Amino acid sequence: VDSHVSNSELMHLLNLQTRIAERILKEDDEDETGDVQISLGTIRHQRQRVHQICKQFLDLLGSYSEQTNGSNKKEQKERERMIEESQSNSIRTRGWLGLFSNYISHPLNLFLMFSHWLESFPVWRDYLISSSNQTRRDEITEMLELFPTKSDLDHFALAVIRLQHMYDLDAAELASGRVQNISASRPLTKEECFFLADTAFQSALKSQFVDWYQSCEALFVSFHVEQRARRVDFEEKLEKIDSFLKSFSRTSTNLQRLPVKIEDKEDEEERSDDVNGKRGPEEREEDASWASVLRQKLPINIVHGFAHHHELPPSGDEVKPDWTNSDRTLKVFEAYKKLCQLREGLEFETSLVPSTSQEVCFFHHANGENRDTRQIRASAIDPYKAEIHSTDPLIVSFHDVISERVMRELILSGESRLEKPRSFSSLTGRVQETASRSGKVGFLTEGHSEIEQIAQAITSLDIAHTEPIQIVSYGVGGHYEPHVDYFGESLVPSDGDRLATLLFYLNDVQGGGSTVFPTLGLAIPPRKGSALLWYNLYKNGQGDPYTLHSGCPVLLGSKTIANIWFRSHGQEFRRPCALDPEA
Ligand SMILES: O=C(O)CCC(=O)C(=O)O
Ligand SMILES: [Fe+2]
Repeated sequence: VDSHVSNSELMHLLNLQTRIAERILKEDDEDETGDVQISLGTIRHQRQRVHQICKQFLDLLGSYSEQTNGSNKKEQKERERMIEESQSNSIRTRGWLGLFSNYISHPLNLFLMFSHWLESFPVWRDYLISSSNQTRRDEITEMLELFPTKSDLDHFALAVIRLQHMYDLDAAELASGRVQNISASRPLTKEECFFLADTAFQSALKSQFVDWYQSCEALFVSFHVEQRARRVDFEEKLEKIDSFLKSFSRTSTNLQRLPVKIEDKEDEEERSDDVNGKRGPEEREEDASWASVLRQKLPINIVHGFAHHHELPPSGDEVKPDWTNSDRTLKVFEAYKKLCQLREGLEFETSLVPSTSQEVCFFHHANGENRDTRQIRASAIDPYKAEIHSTDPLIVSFHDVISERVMRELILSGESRLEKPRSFSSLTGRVQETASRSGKVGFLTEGHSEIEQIAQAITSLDIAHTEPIQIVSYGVGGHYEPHVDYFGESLVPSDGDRLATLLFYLNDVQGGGSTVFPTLGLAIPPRKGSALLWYNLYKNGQGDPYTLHSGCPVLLGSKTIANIWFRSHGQEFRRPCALDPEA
């Protein structure tokens, strides 16, 4: 069987394996400095997958070397040498502590890594399967299940496009492998470049699409046939985007239904040819469900509205901005984007910001003056450094409130429970996965007494009336689009609505990842050990739509937070808290 494996083919396999191994960390990589950022959920998940793949690869190679006994001596020796070298490489690379987490903190690397795999592996897969016996074939088939698929690649490509869109990144810069002057493992190939152009196309992101195409063209050394074909393709797609955008703005009164996958919708083109734009009631009906179906599979919900579709206060409210319904979501999205960019040092001027936001720092003594001394001793970090961002609604940061050890414990206990997030969709009336957020979430059903104590101390609210602590872990590109945390009148559960949100930042994020309040013009950069508190409800218990907020996409690194939601029932005598000037 093995005489079919030529040395050069084996070499290729070994190279591939070595490259995979290079991406691998040893299993338990929590270092002594207490920085557990590198072992966060999504990251760990990817790494474990890579690790498993690599291990199986090594086993496979080992058995190849056994099987070659008896074949040509010289060839046999050469193979053994290569396998040995590859294994020692892999052991060495496993020792490169932090390498893998560092590697995937760059938004381009995962895309590049998966792209490489998808390109190189099929040749080997077919070969291995055709040249093996049944047992080996079963093993290989099992192994193949772990291997990256096209949807992995789509996922990471989309993350790149989302970042490009949100942070106005330059495609040429990205094509050279750089984000904020930090280089990925290599520049993009021409094919990868066009892949990203197509991803932008499918999300109807016209300017990103054009930007990519022009950058991709620069990768052709000279004008030749392929380039000409690409040009034609580009122009056709550009036309599709244009006609789609035109038909879209004609058929929709607001922009909530913007981007779609263009390619899948042949009939969409027919519709756009309907110059008169006349529609019977039936067609409208169809149009609406068509839009809702597309919204489900929408990769980037550019302006798709809020998680619960709450209306902002009616116009005429003099303190608050006065937006007409039709461009409200667009404006919110623009503010969201600009606020996210603040952290990256980009200039920001907005007329959306009401003058209520202010920043004041002071020391906040937990539980006012009435605390008893035992409690003070129990809490070494009292008084807390507080920073008021807004008084209406009340939004406050508390700095350095949580210790390294507690952060580590929270991250570790969250890790094993992380799942894809699901939110309530007012479109379907169900709790479901959604494109409006990415990352992973997990609930700590057994609680954590230390963080609960801290939470109670800084909020003066009753920790007995909270939801289980929620851990959220975002990798690069991970985000949460504008939404409100409260359920709202029609959906209030029996234990009351979400009175207050307390959000702990469990690690420092290299780039992006701010928590922003688009209608307040407020951006809070993530800061390890800090907590952000805000009240979601007016004093009459109704939801305050100005608490609309989002988690900006992580540009570099990763972001893990812990959320505690205080329910309104049981807090009757505790709110307003000591920070409220009207208390
Ligand atoms: O990630 C963030 O900064 C915000 C998270 C958030 O809003 C939520 O989990 O409800
Ligand atoms: Fe939220």
